[in-house]
Amino acid sequence: MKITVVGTGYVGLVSGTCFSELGNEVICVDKIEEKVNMLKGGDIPIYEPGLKELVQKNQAEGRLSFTTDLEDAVKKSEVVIIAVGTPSSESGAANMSYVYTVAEEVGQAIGSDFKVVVNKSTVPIGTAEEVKRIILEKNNTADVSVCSVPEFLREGSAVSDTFNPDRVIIGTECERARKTLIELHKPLTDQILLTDVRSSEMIKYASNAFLATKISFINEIANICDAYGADVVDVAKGMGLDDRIGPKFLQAGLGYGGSCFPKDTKALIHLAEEKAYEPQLLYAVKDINDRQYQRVIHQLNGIFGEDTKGLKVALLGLAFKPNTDDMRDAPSLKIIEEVTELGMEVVAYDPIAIERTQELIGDKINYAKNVTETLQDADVVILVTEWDEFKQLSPAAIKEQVRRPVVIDGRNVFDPNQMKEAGFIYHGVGRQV
Ligand SMILES: NC(=O)C1=CN([C@@H]2O[C@H](COP(=O)(O)OP(=O)(O)OC[C@H]3O[C@@H](n4cnc5c(N)ncnc54)[C@H](O)[C@@H]3O)[C@@H](O)[C@H]2O)C=CC1
Ligand SMILES: O=C(O)[C@H]1O[C@H](OP(=O)(O)OP(=O)(O)OC[C@H]2O[C@@H](n3ccc(=O)[nH]c3=O)[C@H](O)[C@@H]2O)[C@H](O)[C@@H](O)[C@@H]1O
Repeated sequence: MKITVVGTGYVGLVSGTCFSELGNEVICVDKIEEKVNMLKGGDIPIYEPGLKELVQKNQAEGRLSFTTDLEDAVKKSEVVIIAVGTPSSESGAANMSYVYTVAEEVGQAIGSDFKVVVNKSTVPIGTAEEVKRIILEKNNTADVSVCSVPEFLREGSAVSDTFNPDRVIIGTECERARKTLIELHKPLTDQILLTDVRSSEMIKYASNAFLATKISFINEIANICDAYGADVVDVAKGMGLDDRIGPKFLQAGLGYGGSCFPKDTKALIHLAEEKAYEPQLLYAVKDINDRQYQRVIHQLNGIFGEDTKGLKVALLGLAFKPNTDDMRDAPSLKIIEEVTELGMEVVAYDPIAIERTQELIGDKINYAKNVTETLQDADVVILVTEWDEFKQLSPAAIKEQVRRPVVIDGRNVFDPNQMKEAGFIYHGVGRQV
């Protein structure tokens, strides 16, 4: 099959490469020339395990190419996949300008042969209809079906998620398009749900909002555990043994970050409010998340009193989660903002996200080259991202470097008892020492 993928972010690049690996001819389009040149040269603009090798292999085998020329790519393709960003606008609604610009450009290029246009970006309910309207406004002879096939990959495991999806959702009202999209996705899974376009668009928002709800739920339970001397890790384990609940997404921490949960919960809230419905559960999910990082500040105040000025903070981890260099809505940024405002000095380390952080906040903090350098003479260690490298640290190794044995473990990585035995003041999230 001949496919154009518009947008070479996580979703466009990973899904385009995956469809190419399955034997399709894929042209990936991006408007940023620098990005396209980088990709043509076999380099990738994001950190994603396994992706670079796959891009290079498919390029070498001649099925995967990169261009800025959307018109030419669309003309050559039967399927056009839209995978551009839908970031939050100030109101919380999804900013649809990138998707609609692509719709206009596709409309100008589409000609009269039948084409399937697929929304893979996470978009408000009703978007496929609007994209079709825009395309037809540009070319009223276009023979086009606009469908919804939402993406469920996670950063850091995007390649394996794409090759082994739990399910593929195909939202379409057109039989011809349905056949084409089933054929395209069949090699990936038997678990294909066929539905109408609006339900498909909603499935994506509902799935992300549900996962965000699980996280805010366990964070709320952790905060109550703190007050009553229960241990949230055991609580989550005990809950997860019930098949109906399941063990996943019950890790208490500093709240969800990243490019999707924060923006998608806000967008769903906005969609509900637009129809005069007040989504009380989603308000609470967002509210708990907005506040969760502040527990670090309360713990600092609890340990050091109001006298935090000049304290040296060793910050372990910057990325919003391990195995990515993505800093979008990372809890580390909010923590840095507050602790520097309180006059503390921050030395931070992350295995791969330092460059991205520097682009965002420059020299507001100091950056270390490794863990040992980060810990040196620290008054307090704050663990923000649960990289494997940090999990392997022993209390003795930390104690050797720091000035004061104080650890605030924002991801419950360390064993509280070991920490206590080693003489640390230790605070996890909903954990008892
Ligand atoms: N990042 C993730 O893990 C996931 C993202 N999604 C959704 O997928 C969508 C894309 O997300 P990301 O890949 O993270 O986006 P991104 O923002 O990283 O990349 C989007 C790309 O589209 C390009 N672009 C924008 N307008 C264009 C145009 N007119 N022509 C050509 N290229 C254009 C940009 O230059 C950029 O390279 C969003 O709606 C997101 O919510 C869904 C599942 C997972
Ligand atoms: O729509 C999207 O973009 C994607 O959003 C998430 O993927 P991602 O943001 O890459 O990362 P997750 O692994 O889901 O983690 C999100 C955030 O939740 C936090 N989290 C996750 C799980 C948990 O138990 N506790 C917890 O605090 C992580 O630390 C991270 O900050 C979803 O998992 C994907 O299915 C979805 O496709």
